[in-house]
Amino acid sequence: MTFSGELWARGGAGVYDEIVRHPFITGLTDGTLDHDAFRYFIVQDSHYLRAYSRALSLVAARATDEDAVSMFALHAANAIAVERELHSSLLGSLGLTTADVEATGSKPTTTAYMSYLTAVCATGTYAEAVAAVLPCYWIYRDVGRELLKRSSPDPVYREWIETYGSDEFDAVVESVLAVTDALDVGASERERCHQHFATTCRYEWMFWDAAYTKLDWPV
Ligand SMILES: Cc1ncc(CO)c(N)n1
Repeated sequence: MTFSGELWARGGAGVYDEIVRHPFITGLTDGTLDHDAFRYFIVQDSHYLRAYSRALSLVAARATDEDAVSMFALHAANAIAVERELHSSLLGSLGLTTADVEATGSKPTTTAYMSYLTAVCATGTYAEAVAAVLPCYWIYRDVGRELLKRSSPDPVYREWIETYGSDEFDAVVESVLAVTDALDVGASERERCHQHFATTCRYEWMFWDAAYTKLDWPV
């Protein structure tokens, strides 16, 4: 089995099944998700993408071949571009501005997920860093494609779905999977990769759940 296949089988598949049946995800296509939950999500995702971009820059810096350096550096730049383009368009449709993003700040799950990604990418090995960022790509691609099949009555949700369900995003994810499968990973490092992959998959579920329940700081 490929390394990515192993990671998915142990830490991804079970969580992914929970994600596609989560009411936030099913609500995007059956019209039951209220815009407030989606506003929460987009605002938090704006914070998330800034940290994600920096995490990808760290992965780029430690990549061992120049194609991978160039790929992760490009994805780091694209994460900022998505935050500026997709998000400003979605924020506008939802009646929000970037000032609202700043005023809201980052909520507990966003903060925890960003901190975890940053820590692994800063202090783990190159393979550990790749394993930690991989679910962000992979889960969004699979969710995007699944939702594209189901379609949505809401034009705001459709815009989001079309971005992640697109062939362009699929090509991005396939290139990261190829890099993952070419990694030379030692035995103990492999276990740590499994842990990081499983943890960030869980954070992906928690990120949607936090938007659905509008989780806030308790004090
Ligand atoms: C939380 C989260 N994970 C992954 C992606 C995909 O880039 C995103 N935009 N947000």
